[in-house]
Amino acid sequence: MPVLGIRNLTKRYGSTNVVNGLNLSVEKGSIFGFLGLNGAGKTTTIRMIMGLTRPNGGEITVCGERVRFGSAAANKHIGYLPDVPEFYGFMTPREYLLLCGNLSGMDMKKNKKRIDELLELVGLASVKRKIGGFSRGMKQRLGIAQSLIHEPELLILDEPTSALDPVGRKDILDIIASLKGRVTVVFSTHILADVQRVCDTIGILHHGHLELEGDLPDIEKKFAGQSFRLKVPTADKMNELKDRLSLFPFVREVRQEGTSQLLLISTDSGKLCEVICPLLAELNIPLSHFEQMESSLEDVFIEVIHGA
Ligand SMILES: Nc1ncnc2c1ncn2[C@@H]1O[C@H](COP(=O)(O)OP(=O)(O)OP(=O)(O)O)[C@@H](O)[C@H]1O
Repeated sequence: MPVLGIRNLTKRYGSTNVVNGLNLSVEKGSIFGFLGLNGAGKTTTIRMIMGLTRPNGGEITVCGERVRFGSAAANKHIGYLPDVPEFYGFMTPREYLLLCGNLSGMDMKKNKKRIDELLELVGLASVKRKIGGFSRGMKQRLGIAQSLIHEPELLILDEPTSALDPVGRKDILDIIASLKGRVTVVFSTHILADVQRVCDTIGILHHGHLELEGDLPDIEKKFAGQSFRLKVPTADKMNELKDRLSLFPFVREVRQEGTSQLLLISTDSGKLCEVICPLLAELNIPLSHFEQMESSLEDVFIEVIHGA
């Protein structure tokens, strides 16, 4: 049984389908990167998982329990850090977490022990200052501690690194990586490097449905070796070269980079390598550079979004 199961989920605002027949399954123990451009529907999906937004159709289960709009019943399984978390600025982190623990009905002794562990986990154990003076990164770290207080099985982080500087981002990513095996994580973001650092499975959301889903290493392998960089010495015959390349059925995309360089995405690298030299000779274009590229998550993402 997946920790998070989503079937045929739909959400409309006016006549726009913001989430459009979304199916998703997140298995226990994984760190799932929920990727998508701004406006792809990530936050809307997360709010429906939390029972905060009413879907127009479909079904969500968390640890086998059906999520119902307006009901907090399934939320006992979930720790949630929203994209812009709010805290009481006049409290210290320990006071704040004590309050949260009390509100969630934990007994005092267990609560204090848990808070010590969580403050240690997020690197705030020695911080006595009030939250009002915290940096964004410190607030996000406190938010992670808060969302873990009731020992949830699923931790949902909505863009936890987007507004942070490189040091703050690294701190958050280190914390997420340290949670591997302890809690299942859904981590929404559009920062691909962050996903590559900590996630083992990903889903790419585009126009409200998943264009690609699977284990990150498998996806990288599947897309590997499909992109090529071609450089020629002058831009003179660039348009003709692009037109001719686009005619090959195994050339999926021809993208110009600067004046005399192309990025080619091919479905058959062998065939592309066979035709490239004869084509350049026919067009009387000298070759400066032709290279098969390692496929990065960025290439995969752009190809999936462009091909959608
Ligand atoms: N309450 C609302 N009323 C109308 N439209 C909405 C509402 N909430 C979200 N939308 C629209 O739904 C679309 C998806 O928004 P959502 O915030 O879910 O995307 P996202 O993937 O989280 O993007 P971002 O990375 O920018 O937060 C956007 O076009 C947004 O304008």
